[in-house]
Amino acid sequence: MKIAEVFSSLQGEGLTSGYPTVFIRLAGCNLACTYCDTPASRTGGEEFNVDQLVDQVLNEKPLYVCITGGEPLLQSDEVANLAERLILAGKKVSIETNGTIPFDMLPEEVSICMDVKCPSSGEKSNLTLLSALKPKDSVKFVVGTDEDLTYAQSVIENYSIHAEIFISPVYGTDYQHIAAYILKQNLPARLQLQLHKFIGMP
Ligand SMILES: C[S@@+](CC[C@H](N)C(=O)[O-])C[C@H]1O[C@@H](n2cnc3c(N)ncnc32)[C@H](O)[C@@H]1O
Ligand SMILES: Nc1nc2[nH]cc(C(=O)O)c2c(=O)[nH]1
Ligand code: SF4
Ligand SMILES: [Mg+2]
Repeated sequence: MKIAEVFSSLQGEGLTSGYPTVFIRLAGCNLACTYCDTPASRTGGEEFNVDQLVDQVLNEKPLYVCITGGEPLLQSDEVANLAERLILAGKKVSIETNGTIPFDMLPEEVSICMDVKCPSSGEKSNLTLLSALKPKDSVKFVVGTDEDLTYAQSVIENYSIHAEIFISPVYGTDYQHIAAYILKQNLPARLQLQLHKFIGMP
């Protein structure tokens, strides 16, 4: 597998935000979001096999493991195998994916966080994948503009989503403006900020 980095930090996003977590950041991405905060991981990477990665993760203490990238599902067969091995070892596994690749090959126990790319990203997710999400999963709209907010609201209103919904401002944008929109529109969504960036952790 092409790996960009493996590191432990506090989970900065989503359902397990704040918990100590081991991150496996896979290299390679099929998109080029305007705001991407890990452009270096979109290419390159070092080759590791699943056994090596499992050993490395089991050497770390955190119960939670977050498989991310780059776009991890570009290596979906290996990711499914890796996740299965980590679950069998007692880890709680989540995955961050950009909503362009089906995730039905993943073990049932994996908590999927599917991004829905909004207009300012310059990219688009496959909204038909939303129907495959379950209550253990989550959807994340990363928003930076009013157009992104109205797009997120239209997707929320027009698609049946059975997962937790997060609205996550692009880092450094007007958090109060976005918070006020969520409140005014009474969206069935949770505002999240990238916690790790505020405490200076990776
Ligand atoms: C780097 S991506 C990797 C996983 C996958 N490629 C995706 O986009 O969901 C991890 C998460 O960080 C978010 N993200 C990237 N850059 C960001 C930024 N500048 N501000 C806020 N969130 C950002 C992405 O939207 C995604 O939810
Ligand atoms: N601390 C921390 N939490 C995260 N949650 C999702 C991340 C990601 O880049 O996918 C991330 C990250 O890069 N760092
Ligand atoms: S899909 Fe994720 S990793 Fe790829 S460019 Fe967008 S934010 Fe970055
Ligand atoms: Mg990150």
